[in-house]
Amino acid sequence: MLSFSTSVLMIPRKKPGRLDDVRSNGWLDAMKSSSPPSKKVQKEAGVEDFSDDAKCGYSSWMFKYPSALNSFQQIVNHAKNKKIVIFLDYDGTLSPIVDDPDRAFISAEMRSAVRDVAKHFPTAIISGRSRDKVYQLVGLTELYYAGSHGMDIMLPIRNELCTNDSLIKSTDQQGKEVNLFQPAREFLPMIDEVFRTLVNKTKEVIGAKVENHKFCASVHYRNVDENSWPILAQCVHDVLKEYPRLRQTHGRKVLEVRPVIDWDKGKAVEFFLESLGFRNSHDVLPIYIGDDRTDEDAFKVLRGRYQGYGILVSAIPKESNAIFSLGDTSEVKEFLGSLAKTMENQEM
Ligand SMILES: O=P(O)(O)OC[C@H]1O[C@H](O[C@H]2O[C@H](CO)[C@@H](O)[C@H](O)[C@H]2O)[C@H](O)[C@@H](O)[C@@H]1O
Repeated sequence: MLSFSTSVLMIPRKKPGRLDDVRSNGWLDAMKSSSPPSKKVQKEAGVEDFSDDAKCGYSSWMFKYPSALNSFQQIVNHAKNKKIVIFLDYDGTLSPIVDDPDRAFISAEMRSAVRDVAKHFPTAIISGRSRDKVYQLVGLTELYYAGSHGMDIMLPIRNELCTNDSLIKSTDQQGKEVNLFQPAREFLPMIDEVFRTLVNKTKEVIGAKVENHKFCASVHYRNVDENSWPILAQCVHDVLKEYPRLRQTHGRKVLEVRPVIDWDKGKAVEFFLESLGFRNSHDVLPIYIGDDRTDEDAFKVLRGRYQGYGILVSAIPKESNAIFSLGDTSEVKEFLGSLAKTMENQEM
């Protein structure tokens, strides 16, 4: 039986009031550093002509987080006699970062690489988007899906899980009976309300976009002029003052608004592993691939279990709890393709 419970996070609140709140509380600095350029953008801008110091920094970073492609054989050797479970983030991992979140499509080749890997290993997508949206984008019925940063998990019905009262029976897109685990369910009306308030309060900020992800909401500033970032951040900050049970975290050029519960992508990974029967198993090798700050929670969990590998997708050096790295989504595709091919060869 699953043994998961959620608790409320204790987050110290600053006194409300001053207009320069977002400058003093570090939001603006976090916003500025929130999304490194992709390899392609760096190349176009000529940033790849690194200085000797930068080159040296990059090589020492690669030494700390070696390429999962170069370390592929080591990963495969370690996986011998173990059950691999694959966890994948969506944006920046399966689809490249683009200006319009509604146009972040997965390529046919990437979809087929994910499909191939899922033929051999249980594979779950854990996204900040709503579960319905990420399912619609990925479009593969054979995967497990968790939306809203892991706060909305869909699982097939298994008898041993049915006794848990935190699971809700529902049906999937094909009408099959499934279980849902939604630790932030009570926040549904609140997120809906805050979403509408955020849309209204940010409507004057050109380029701002608010998304409703059911158990969390996102305020995008990728297309907002940098001079207007303080105004946008202040809008979000002011709205959140009215919602002490919601908190704000940073993603790639996006402010994420979510419930103050102790649940994140790391907890979702543990939940999936337990649901799949690997609670205390030494024979499981979870591999989590992600690019964002929210994925760090999952990398931390794998490090803490001394089990499996976190793989950070990044073209530039950044500190991480991951073990390995991949440069961009095309390297993710190559890695998944190699895993599937290795399994096919072994099965022949
Ligand atoms: O956990 P993820 O699946 O990585 O989702 C995180 C956020 O991804 C999306 O935003 C990011 O990708 C957009 C499309 O490339 C980009 O325009 C945006 O700047 C990025 O932050 C999604 O729209 C967010 O709601 C997710 O929270």
